Amino acid sequence: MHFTKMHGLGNDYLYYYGELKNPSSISKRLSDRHFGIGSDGIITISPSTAADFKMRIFNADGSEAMMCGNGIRCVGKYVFDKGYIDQKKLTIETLSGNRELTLGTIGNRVNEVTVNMGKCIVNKPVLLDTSYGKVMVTPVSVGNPHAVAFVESITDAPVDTMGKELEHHPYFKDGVNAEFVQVIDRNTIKMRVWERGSGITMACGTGACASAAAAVRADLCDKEEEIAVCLDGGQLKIKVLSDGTVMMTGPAETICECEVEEQ
Ligand SMILES: N[C@H](CCC[C@H](N)C(=O)O)C(=O)O
Repeated sequence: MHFTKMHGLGNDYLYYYGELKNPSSISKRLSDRHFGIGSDGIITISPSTAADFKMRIFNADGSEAMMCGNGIRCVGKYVFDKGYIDQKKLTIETLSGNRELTLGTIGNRVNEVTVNMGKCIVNKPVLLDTSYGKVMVTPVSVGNPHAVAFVESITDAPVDTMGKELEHHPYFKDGVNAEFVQVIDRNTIKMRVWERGSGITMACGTGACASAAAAVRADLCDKEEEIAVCLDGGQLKIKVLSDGTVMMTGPAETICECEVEEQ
């Protein structure tokens, strides 16, 4: 089986063109950073009758997610760089609906992608009982579920322990991606993430959109203005429009091609 390893700000996935018979078990096996290739999961790309291409994303634990922001930027790069398309505007079918991409290139290679991530649904903040006491989070849907917690200091946030606890909190019946956000100013936030099914990752595109949308709803950041979301792996540019639509711009990089033994 042939995979292409790519990443968006260090959020790395293995990309496969076609449908896999058992994507969940393959994702679990290959994501292992010692007994596999090592990644945050796998993403499959295939033809679509509803869009230019279709993508599916599987976390490192094998669970399937509805959407992946860093991943969809790499899908745009994959299909353009490998010559499946030559236009720079395309749509990708996901379990959360179709998403529109605009590709930025250097020469004949994609280096940056802007994605219309659709409307983020920002719910009222909730106070959750945790082993740390009561924790206020803002539930946000970006097609996949997020819990955004605003903190004084991102460096002190217990992302590994509290993130894991929030992922499995009974309030979130399907689990949740947990973001810890420190607001720097009205156009800059810092965010670290514990991802459902993958643990701490270097970046999370949907999580960055959820964090910016929650900050705008809390009147901590400005809508219709570019918000720099600073992550462990680098920076994403997010814009939250007045109608709730969220635009995301960020890099996409190819690391290597991999041939994998079938099991
Ligand atoms: N890393 C991805 C999010 C994966 C979401 C997945 N962990 C889930 O179960 O929803 C991103 O860049 O948006």
